[in-house]
Amino acid sequence: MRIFISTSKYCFKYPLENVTNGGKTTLAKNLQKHLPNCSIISQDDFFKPESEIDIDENGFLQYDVLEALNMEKMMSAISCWMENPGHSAGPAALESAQRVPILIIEGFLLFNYKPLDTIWNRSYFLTVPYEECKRRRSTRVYEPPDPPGYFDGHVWPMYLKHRQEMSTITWEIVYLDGTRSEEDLLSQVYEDVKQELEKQIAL
Ligand SMILES: Nc1ncnc2c1ncn2[C@@H]1O[C@H](COP(=O)(O)OP(=O)(O)OP(=O)(O)O)[C@@H](O)[C@H]1O
Ligand SMILES: NC(=O)c1ccc[n+]([C@@H]2O[C@H](CO)[C@@H](O)[C@H]2O)c1
Repeated sequence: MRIFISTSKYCFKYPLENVTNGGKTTLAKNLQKHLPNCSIISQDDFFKPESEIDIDENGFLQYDVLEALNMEKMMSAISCWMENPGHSAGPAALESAQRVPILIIEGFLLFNYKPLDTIWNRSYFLTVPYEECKRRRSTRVYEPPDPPGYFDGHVWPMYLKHRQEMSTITWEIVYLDGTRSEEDLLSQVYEDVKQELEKQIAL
């Protein structure tokens, strides 16, 4: 997850990322309930249609790679928000930290996409161990649904590859333990965002 707090002076953007089923959508929505002028852009809304997804030699659709996503379209959505951040924030609203527009970008492949590198206030990465991730994934139904062997044959290996690529990142990422309760995760990130907001407002 990445969070971006916005407008020319007060710009707050927060990316939130994790392994699949780490709980980023849940956390982003919980945060939105507590941040009065907060928008969310979800990377999952930018998957290409199935007909454009590559298939590997095992017959697995290659969904867990950047090429499966229309990232240009996602960048346009981010630019659009930045040009007109939040919906109700006029100049007076910016005097109150409560009304500062905030953008959360949540996705499973954000940190190795170069055009997104520079624009964030805070970056978060939710981690969940293999067994728990596999268990949570087995309770979900995607469209198309995961075929047998998909988690071990595609999803997890792609996640490990992505984590490997992240080892070259130089900016700070806050790692969050995705096995903690929803409430614990919310309160940790909410406090962090509040502090960042206060810092920015004081500048
Ligand atoms: N803190 C938590 N503890 C236990 N289960 C959780 C927690 N947060 C989310 N979940 C559960 O894990 C599953 C995935 O949650 P969520 O959709 O938020 O994850 P995601 O990372 O956005 O998944 P996706 O890979 O589909 O993008 C859901 O069934 C959700 O109820
Ligand atoms: N949203 C989709 O079109 C789609 C289709 C098939 C699989 N997925 C999965 O979504 C996860 C990210 O949230 C990835 O692990 C994809 O495998 C999404």
